[in-house]
Amino acid sequence: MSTNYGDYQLGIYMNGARGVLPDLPMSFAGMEELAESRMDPRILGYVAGGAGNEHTQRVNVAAFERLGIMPRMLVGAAQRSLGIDLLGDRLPSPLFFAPVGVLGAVADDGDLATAAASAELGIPMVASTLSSAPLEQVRAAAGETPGFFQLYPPADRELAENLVHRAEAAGYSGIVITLDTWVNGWRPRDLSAAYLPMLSGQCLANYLTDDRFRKLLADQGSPDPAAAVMLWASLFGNPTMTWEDLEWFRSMTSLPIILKGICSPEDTRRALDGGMDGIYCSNHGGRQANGGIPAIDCLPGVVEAADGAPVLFDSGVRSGVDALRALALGATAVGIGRPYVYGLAAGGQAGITHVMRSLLAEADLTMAVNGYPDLASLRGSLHRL
Ligand SMILES: Cc1cc2nc3c(=O)[nH]c(=O)nc-3n(C[C@H](O)[C@H](O)[C@H](O)COP(=O)(O)O)c2cc1C
Ligand SMILES: O=C(O)C(=O)c1ccccc1
Repeated sequence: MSTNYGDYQLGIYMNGARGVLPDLPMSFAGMEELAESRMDPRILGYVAGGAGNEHTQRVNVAAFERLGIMPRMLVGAAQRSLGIDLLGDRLPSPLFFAPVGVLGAVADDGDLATAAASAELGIPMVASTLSSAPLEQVRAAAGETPGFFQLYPPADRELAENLVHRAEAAGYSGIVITLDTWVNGWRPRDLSAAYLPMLSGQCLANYLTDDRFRKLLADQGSPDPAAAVMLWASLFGNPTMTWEDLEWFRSMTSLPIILKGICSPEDTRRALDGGMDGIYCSNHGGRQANGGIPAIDCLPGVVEAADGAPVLFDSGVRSGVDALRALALGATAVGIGRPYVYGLAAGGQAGITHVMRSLLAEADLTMAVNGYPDLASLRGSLHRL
């Protein structure tokens, strides 16, 4: 694929000149609406919903609108580079697929469709622990594009270590450990539907294919699907984890480790002092705790405390301009969450690639208009409105 991402725009206009209109929406709102019409209501509630009255989720998005990019003229930004270096990999763009645990419930083979889009676009996927295809298959479907494995560290250490070692053997470039979901947040939409996909046995492929999990299941004496779900529920959360466990994380793998769910400068320093390789600034899209701080407002403090270490960011990115705003604040790479899930629901793999290409085209064209030839030049370009 060309990395002149803005060319996606020209292709659409050229099609229009032949009377062919885009078959998928061109805006986040349009894609969300189409996805809503095509999704099972319970899955939709799970994907779209968040914690409490979803205030944090809304301000995550709204906070971006307070950040304006200063236009600079006559810079000669005829060619733009959106490429980045991330933990040893050179990537053509600064976007990545944030880990999403219900892709297989959104569409058949949703995890594999996302991995195939990752292969097609060269955009890394952070593969969730909670997938419908085992992590080895997800990795294989992503082809040459590097990717990360997201770990929800289970309470059973041997199971956690197995998952990490499987990810190493499968060829992932690093491990993202999510820290903000050792308990499920208070989610009124899911509670009203009394629905959590994993409790219906969905997205547990990594557990069901794991020797340690299978042994624990067999030891219980009744290895039926209901027992597997109960065992998963008993192991999923790891409430006793503390900063002391960074040593254990570090001992599990020589792959880079990135901690997801960090919002404060103090936690950033502590993670890096404890030998972690990167920080993933995120509030889980407002799904876990309401009454929070817009994630984008936490980013500058995290970037400063990271002192040059890679900082991944997600939560509320809805456009290519939002991605530029996060990059201008110092993010190394920007995670896309709900927008690609809606692309998957609306149009499968083609829906995902359309969403990602649209985001990249908007980012590229906005850099062209505003006179920023590369991502480094964006630093310091923001004005608070
Ligand atoms: C349906 C859904 C499932 C998710 N599952 C996971 C997961 O398995 N692991 C994880 O670390 N984060 C998970 N997340 C959080 C995302 O990685 C990301 O932080 C969030 O979607 C960012 O917010 P945004 O989509 O509003 O931009 C999930 C998010 C959604 C919407
Ligand atoms: O829905 C989520 O965002 C998520 O990551 C999760 C994972 C396990 C249990 C509950 C929520």
